[in-house]
Amino acid sequence: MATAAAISLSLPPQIRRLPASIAAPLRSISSLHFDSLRSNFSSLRNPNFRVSASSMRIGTPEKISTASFLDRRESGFIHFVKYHGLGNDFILVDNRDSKEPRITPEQAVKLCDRNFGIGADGVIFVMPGVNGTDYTMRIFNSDGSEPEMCGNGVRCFARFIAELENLHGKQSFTVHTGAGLIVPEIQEDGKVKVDMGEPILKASDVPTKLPANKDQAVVKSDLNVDGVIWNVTCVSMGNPHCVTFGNKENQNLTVDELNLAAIGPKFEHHEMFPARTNTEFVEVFSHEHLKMRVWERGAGATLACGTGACAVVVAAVLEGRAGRSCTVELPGGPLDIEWKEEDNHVYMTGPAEVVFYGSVAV
Ligand SMILES: N[C@@H](CCC[C@H](N)C(=O)O)C(=O)O
Repeated sequence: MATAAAISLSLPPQIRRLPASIAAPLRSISSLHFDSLRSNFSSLRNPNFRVSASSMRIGTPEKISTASFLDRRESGFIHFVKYHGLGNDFILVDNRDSKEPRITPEQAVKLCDRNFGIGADGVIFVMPGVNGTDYTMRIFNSDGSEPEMCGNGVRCFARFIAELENLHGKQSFTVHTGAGLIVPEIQEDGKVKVDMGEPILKASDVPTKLPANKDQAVVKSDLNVDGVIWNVTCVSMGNPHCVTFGNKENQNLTVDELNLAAIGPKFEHHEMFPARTNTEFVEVFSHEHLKMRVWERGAGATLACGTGACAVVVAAVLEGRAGRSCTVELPGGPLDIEWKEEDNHVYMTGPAEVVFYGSVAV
């Protein structure tokens, strides 16, 4: 990986014209090489090009050359596209030519760094499919660990595929993940609906060491975190989630009041979660409307978590707090989640947007 001193940085004119508050942090991204962007930004045709999760648009590109940008294969460089799903942001890497990720977990940590790298919650690789699936998705968290699945990430993955390949009108494909088969479908409005499969509730499979109290599941159980007794329901969407609506002192959370940075890590590393855990803190507005904040395993506080939103609706149904179809409000925006009775699958619908294109020296 190139060091900060060895990097050249050239921002596209659109970014140079941005207000100082936005342009300055972008200029300080020291490990990027933006030479290709200078020539390519003006010719990108992606109508969703944005510099942040905000609605500010900084260019409506004209002639397309996205594909040629992504096709470039100079040695020593990896070309990437940064996407976000409700502010949960990822570096997407075209890895279709190899079964091994093109960057290591250690490199991923550096690339995800928000001061000395590109800045992201994770790095996602588009890889060849296995067992008859169209593609394989692998992901490294910003701490370099490898989770089984990522809900917001798989929506970004779907939009990235649509940029990389001529899908000939096909809007849905099969993706092999550590959580099994996942099926995203790009809708006409650009949002992505994902069949996230069945939730896993058996305690030992989540995994949690908390004793099962409802069938084989852990539902509204006591979890002692530094002397505070939280009521938790444990759900795996391929990756582990601990969902809480309150504790003994405060049965109904007001999630904006939580000091997430202080309590999140205590859940993540709690001895009851042998594979660590993602934790969702939830406020119930109605049977169809929930609000959550998340502390992610390996990434900390993020603006959204797709698998987390799915786990929240499953937990809310199990605890009798909500119906099977809910809007889940996250700091980065809303997700529509449905846990279908017919097939026991969870369906998630939400956006995925390009943030910027770049190249990085490795
Ligand atoms: N943000 C993701 C989840 C990413 C993986 C998670 N940090 C883990 O380690 O399980 C999502 O949208 O689902």
